[in-house]
Amino acid sequence: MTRASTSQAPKPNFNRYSPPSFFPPPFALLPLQPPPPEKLNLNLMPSKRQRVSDDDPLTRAIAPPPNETPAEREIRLCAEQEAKRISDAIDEEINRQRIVDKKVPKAVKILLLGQSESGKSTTLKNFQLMNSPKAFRTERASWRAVIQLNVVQSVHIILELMTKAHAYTHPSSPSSSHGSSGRPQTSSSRPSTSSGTPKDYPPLTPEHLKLKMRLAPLMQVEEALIRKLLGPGVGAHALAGMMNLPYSERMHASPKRPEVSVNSAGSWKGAFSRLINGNGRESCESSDMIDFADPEDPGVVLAACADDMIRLWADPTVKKLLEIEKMRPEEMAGFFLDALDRVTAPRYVPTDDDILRARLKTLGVTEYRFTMKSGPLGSAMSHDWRVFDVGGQRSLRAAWVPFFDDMNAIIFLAPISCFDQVLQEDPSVNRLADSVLLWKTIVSNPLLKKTDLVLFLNKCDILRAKLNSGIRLGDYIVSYGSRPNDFDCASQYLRKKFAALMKEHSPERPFYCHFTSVTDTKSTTLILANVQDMIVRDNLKRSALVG
Ligand SMILES: Nc1nc2c(ncn2[C@@H]2O[C@H](COP(=O)(O)OP(=O)(O)OP(=O)(O)O)[C@@H](O)[C@H]2O)c(=O)[nH]1
Ligand SMILES: [Mg+2]
Repeated sequence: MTRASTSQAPKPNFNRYSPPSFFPPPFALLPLQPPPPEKLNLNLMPSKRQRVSDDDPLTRAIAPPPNETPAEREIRLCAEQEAKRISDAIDEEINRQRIVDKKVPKAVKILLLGQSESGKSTTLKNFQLMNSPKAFRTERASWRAVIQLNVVQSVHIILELMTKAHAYTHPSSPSSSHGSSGRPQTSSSRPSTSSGTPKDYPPLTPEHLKLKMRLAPLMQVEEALIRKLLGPGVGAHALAGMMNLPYSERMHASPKRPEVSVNSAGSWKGAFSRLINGNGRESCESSDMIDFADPEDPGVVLAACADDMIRLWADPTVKKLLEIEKMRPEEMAGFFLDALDRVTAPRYVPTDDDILRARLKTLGVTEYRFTMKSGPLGSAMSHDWRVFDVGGQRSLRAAWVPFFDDMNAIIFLAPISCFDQVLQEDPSVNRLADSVLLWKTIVSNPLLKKTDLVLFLNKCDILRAKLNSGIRLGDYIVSYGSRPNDFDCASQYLRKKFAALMKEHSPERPFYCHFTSVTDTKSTTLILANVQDMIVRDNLKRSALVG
């Protein structure tokens, strides 16, 4: 195209439609400098190139009308100028927005993953406690109800065990045909041994049977709490399923055992506040909202049964039965039997630690948002954070995938204390083996290639206690062999196993790993702050590479 033709033909305004800068517009290929004089075509005859250009339908479409008058030309040029002014203004706005977007970055998103009971919701509670302690504490009334349910269910597990023992030691006794507190048991549900040796069961005394009877009112408390948790729509069948179970199914995590769970998107917390106080004052501390004088408050029955529950938990026969059955309630989720005098006190209000120890299974997805006034490392990009908590049971894991392509980081929780436990949903699968396999799936998932992965080897407090009590890791993990059965050796061994999977399936990624006990808020706060710093640092690095 000659310079003459360039200056005469009105230039189409591509600006408005120019694609983003990483796709250069076609005219960017034109030389920025004028061509050297010897290459200028001063010929009046149109060149071959010009002819091609004139034949071009676009050039023809935007060319001025052949017999344009000077007045028409004036109007046309004015219109073109106006169009260009508008287009430039739009460009300017787009660029301004781009700069603003760069300054106010997207929220940083963290997804919590891991098998059921690995500690995801407990980690979320730590985030809440760190960033919105006031809001966290207004939920105390709701958590009080969950803790009461945890207490009642632990007691029922023991009562069921006593029923089982009594059925063996007194096969013809009428009381042996009933479950704890009058719960009916069919002959077919007559207990079978899972791990114990029933012939060694110590006999129950009449005092034990009286104790059982006195604890019968706890049945109603359990039912009332479950009903309230699950909401008004809970059917009698579902309720019966959660309550009328032989103890072994509760304790040994039978697939038939439906644990009380809530869809986190639901408003169970609100339901409990209303149950307890009914005054709807949402803004004040929920400890103020608990109507301790309400005769319907489950705390009334719990307080009345407190001494008997304490007696039950301290009873040597009960301890012996638990030992024979290899049952360790203290390692169970939602264990409060060591704090009965406190949590059954008439004016009990849960502490932060109690709330972290409370167990309520997650069904749906919980999103927690918070804003940090000054981000880690003084970075502006960390102002808005979102943490997602999902259900970890096998049947719920398919719901994780839609989150994968949009996360900055995943915190994967692997409870390393559970080497001697099986999955609740599939008793043929060892929990530690399930965690290892899940970790392998996550590290090798192509959708997560650019996502930071942080491994929490969790429940270290329980692992330490288990090993100290003489339970041998080598009895469950053959490759551990005869290494020392202490915490340092065991935890390092397991860390290496997880690290090796990362190295094998995603060698380019750094291995971020922490030993955690997420029920310990002090240490967890430090670790989470550290993780947040790491995520911000990695994101800054990435955006520097992209920019
Ligand atoms: N002692 C101890 N208990 C823990 C630890 N982490 C979690 N727990 C307890 O284990 C139970 C289960 O923890 P959750 O956070 O509810 O588990 P989750 O991963 O959310 O489980 P799902 O909702 O079923 O997927 C709760 O009672 C916690 O208090 C830990 O490090 N040490
Ligand atoms: Mg959960």
